Amino acid sequence: MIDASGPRVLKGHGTENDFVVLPDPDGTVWPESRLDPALVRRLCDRREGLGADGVLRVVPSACVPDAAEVLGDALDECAWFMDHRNADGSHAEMCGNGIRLYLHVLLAEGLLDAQTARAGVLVGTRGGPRRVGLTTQDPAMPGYWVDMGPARPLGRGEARLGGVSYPGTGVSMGNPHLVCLTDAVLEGLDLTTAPAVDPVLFPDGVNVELVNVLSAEEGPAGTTAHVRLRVSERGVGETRSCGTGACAAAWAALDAGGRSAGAVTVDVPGGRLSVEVSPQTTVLTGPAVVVSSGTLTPSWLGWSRG
Ligand SMILES: N[C@@H](CCC[C@H](N)C(=O)O)C(=O)O
Repeated sequence: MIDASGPRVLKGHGTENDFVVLPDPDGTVWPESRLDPALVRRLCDRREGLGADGVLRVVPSACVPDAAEVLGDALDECAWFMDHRNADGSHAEMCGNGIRLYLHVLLAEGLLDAQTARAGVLVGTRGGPRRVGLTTQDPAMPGYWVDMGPARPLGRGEARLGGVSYPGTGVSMGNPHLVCLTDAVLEGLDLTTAPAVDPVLFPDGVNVELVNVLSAEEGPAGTTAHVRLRVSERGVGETRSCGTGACAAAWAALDAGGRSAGAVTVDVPGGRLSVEVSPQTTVLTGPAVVVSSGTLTPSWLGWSRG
C-alpha cells in the first residue's frame, strides 16, 4: 500500500501555467526550512516530481516571517499569503495566474466561502497586497479577477534571441518584465534558452514577453486591443502563460499607441486572458483549474515516520 499519511497537495493551472499547491493552513506543515529550494526543484521536476512551473504555499500571512515587511499596514487585512516559488526554487514577488488558482484552492479546500470570494479578498504577496475575486463558479471553468495594481514603466531595454535584438519596454507588475512588441512570427522563435538581457537594467532578472499586437481600436466603450504572446519566465523558462506578463504586455501595447487605458484580450499558448488597463490599476481576469488532489508520499519526501 502507498503511504497516504503525507502532507496534502494539489496540482492545478491557470491557462496552463501550472503549479503544485501546498495547503499549510496553520503554517506548521511547510516552514521555510522544509520547503527549501532543492525540494521546490524536485516537486516541479516533470520526471522526478509532480512537475510544474512553480509552487504555491497556501498559508496565513501571520505565519510568514517576511509578511509584515512586504505588506506593512495591510498585514492585518490579508488573512492569507501566496508564498510563491519559481521552478528553480527562487521566490517571485507576484504571480497573476497563481493568485487566481490560489483563491480557487481556498474555496475548494473550504478555507473560504463563495460569498466572501465573490466580494473579493485581499491576499498578501511579496509584491504587496492584491485583491482577488470570483467571477463565475462554472464547475467546468471557474473564473477569477485580480486587481494587479498599476503597471510601472522601468525604461527601455532589449532582449537578444538567436542573434536578433528585440527592443522592449521594461514594466513592473510587482515583478519585472521586458515586453518586446514585434512583428516576428512567434511560433518561429526558439525559447529553449532564455533571451539575453541587460543585467544592469534588470539586476534581479526579468520575465521576457515577445508580443504581436493584432489590433488596437477605438469603439463606443473605449479602446479595445488584441495581442498574442510567448513568454520566457525568470526562474522557469518558457511557460504556456504568465498573468503578470499578460498585464505588462497589455499596458505596453496600449502605451505604444499613446493610450493609457483600454480592454485588452491576451492570447497565450495556454488560453486567453482579459486585461483592463487604466492609469490607476490593471485588472486581470481568467480561469483557474484544479487537476488533482492527494498527498505527497513521505518516503519520496525523505520524511521518516515519527
Ligand atoms: N507565471 C506567473 C509569474 C511567476 C513569477 C515569475 N516567473 C517571476 O520570477 O517574476 C504569472 O502568472 O504572473
